[in-house]
Amino acid sequence: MADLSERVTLEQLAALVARRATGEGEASYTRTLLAKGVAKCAQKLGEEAVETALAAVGADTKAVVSETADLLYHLVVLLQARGVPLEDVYAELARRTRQSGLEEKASRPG
Ligand SMILES: N=c1c2ncn([C@@H]3O[C@H](COP(=O)(O)OP(=O)(O)OP(=O)(O)O)[C@@H](O)[C@H]3O)c2ncn1[C@@H]1O[C@H](COP(=O)(O)O)[C@@H](O)[C@H]1O
Repeated sequence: MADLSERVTLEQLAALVARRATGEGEASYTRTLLAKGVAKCAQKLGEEAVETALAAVGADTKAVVSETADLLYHLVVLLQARGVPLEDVYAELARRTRQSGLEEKASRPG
């Protein structure tokens, strides 16, 4: 089990990504990726999602953890690129907890 005393929450990661987006100075992978635009960030998210899915059906549990960390990071970067606050996603998740998954699915358009 990991040491949770040094855990990084998605909120902390989003705040760090936001700082990197506006910051100057030292080299930053985050800033370089954001500078390439939403489409590049979306492409990276898609790649990491596929890599996570492939890891999940493999035998290496550490790879699942590592790929999931990559996926969450790139999701946070994409939200930053699109200007969507993490809080809006949390609010949507909270709204959905008030109904069953089947009810939520039925309420979707299309
Ligand atoms: N969590 C992450 C994180 N996860 C993955 N990555 C990077 O995401 C990249 C994705 O892996 P790939 O194999 O696709 O990399 P690549 O081929 O070099 O990527 P591209 O050239 O295609 O963009 C790697 O370079 C990883 O280092 C991350 N980069 C940054 N963070 C966090 O963001 C913080 C700020 O990082 P900087 O912006 O670099 O200061 C860090 O302290 C971390 O907390």
